[in-house]
Amino acid sequence: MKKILIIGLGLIGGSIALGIKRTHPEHQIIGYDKKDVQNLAKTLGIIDESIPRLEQIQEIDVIILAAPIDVTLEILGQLSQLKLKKDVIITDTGSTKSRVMERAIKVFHDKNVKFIGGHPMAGSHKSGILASDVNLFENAYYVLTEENAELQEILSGLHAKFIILNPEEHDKITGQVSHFPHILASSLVQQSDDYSKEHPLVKNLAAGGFRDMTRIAEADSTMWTAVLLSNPEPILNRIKDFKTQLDEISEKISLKDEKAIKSFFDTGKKIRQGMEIHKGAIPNFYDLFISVPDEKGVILRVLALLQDISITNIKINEENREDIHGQLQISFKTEKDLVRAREIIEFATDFKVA
Ligand SMILES: NC(=O)C1=CN([C@@H]2O[C@H](COP(=O)(O)OP(=O)(O)OC[C@H]3O[C@@H](n4cnc5c(N)ncnc54)[C@H](O)[C@@H]3O)[C@@H](O)[C@H]2O)C=CC1
Ligand SMILES: O=C(O)C(=O)Cc1ccc(O)cc1
Repeated sequence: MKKILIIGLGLIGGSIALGIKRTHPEHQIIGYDKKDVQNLAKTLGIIDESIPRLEQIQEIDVIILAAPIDVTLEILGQLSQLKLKKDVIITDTGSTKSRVMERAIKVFHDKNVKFIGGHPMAGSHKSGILASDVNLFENAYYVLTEENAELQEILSGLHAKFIILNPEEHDKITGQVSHFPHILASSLVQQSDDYSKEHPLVKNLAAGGFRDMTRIAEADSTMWTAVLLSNPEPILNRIKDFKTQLDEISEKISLKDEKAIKSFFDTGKKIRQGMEIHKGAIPNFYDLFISVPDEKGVILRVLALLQDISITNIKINEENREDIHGQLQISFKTEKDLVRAREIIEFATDFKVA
């Protein structure tokens, strides 16, 4: 039995706790967060115990930091002042790694601490303990700054794929494919909002493409502020590069260069189709969108048709125009389930699916 302390019991801390317990029910999970969050986590059975303050942790074998990056940086300093168990393993989950590693090396250099930077490459725009999910990291990459058999075994119940990366490379990559997209998503909704003042129908006509591009604009602002402030160089570099990309496509449009515009879209399509996200490496987003008529019992009918398939989430996307069908968004764990569900709905109904 190991004693594992999780600091920050939100989406990531809660999901990691559930994942550890799945394979290692013998480990004791101790949580530290605000009092009400700790109480909720305990009531939900996500943690076994909590501690009122960050002290008397000399019995703890593994400490997992799952708080926003700025808080993580501060807590590393606090931990270094405390009496810790000899050879304690400390890891974090922050979305950026260079600043965290610099701080950890600085504060623990003369201590018997094994610090391993970590970043599970899955999550959601949702936050907080209530959003935790034992399957959140299923098949997702989990970046570690170095191999550590003990830590990887403790986290084996997350069913993630560990990958070793140095902090600088990690921050450049995630700057491109995670941090920068969050900036784009938020910019896009704000640009649309400004434009809707002149053109009020903008918000009504936003369709699936807009929704897919902007889901992450709903992510937590505290967390993302800390992410951007801890990875400024790579992100500013990506913004600069993107401005050039926009200038290039602007030029093609101005020149009415049909061939170049078509090639622009063909290239993007081909690249995306070759990416792992397209092959189903990223969990949680096997979504089927079904246009259903506004009729009594229609949702139950769809669910009855899909009763043999494991559904992870159901959302009813309300439409505000009476003449249009509502959209049922059903999420599946695997691409196979999604394909089967689509076949069943298409065979048994005349509802449009996408
Ligand atoms: N949200 C996501 O999709 C992902 C987030 N991450 C990283 O994981 C970390 C946690 O993110 P989430 O779980 O999404 O955030 P969250 O907002 O769901 O949870 C953070 C928790 O930390 C707690 N907290 C804040 N200050 C604290 C303090 N001084 N002491 C103890 N607890 C404190 C908050 O009360 C909250 O419960 C962040 O560093 C983030 O960059 C990593 C992968 C995915
Ligand atoms: O919501 C999404 O799709 C995400 O992109 C989740 C996410 C957020 C932050 C990370 O550091 C890693 C993954």
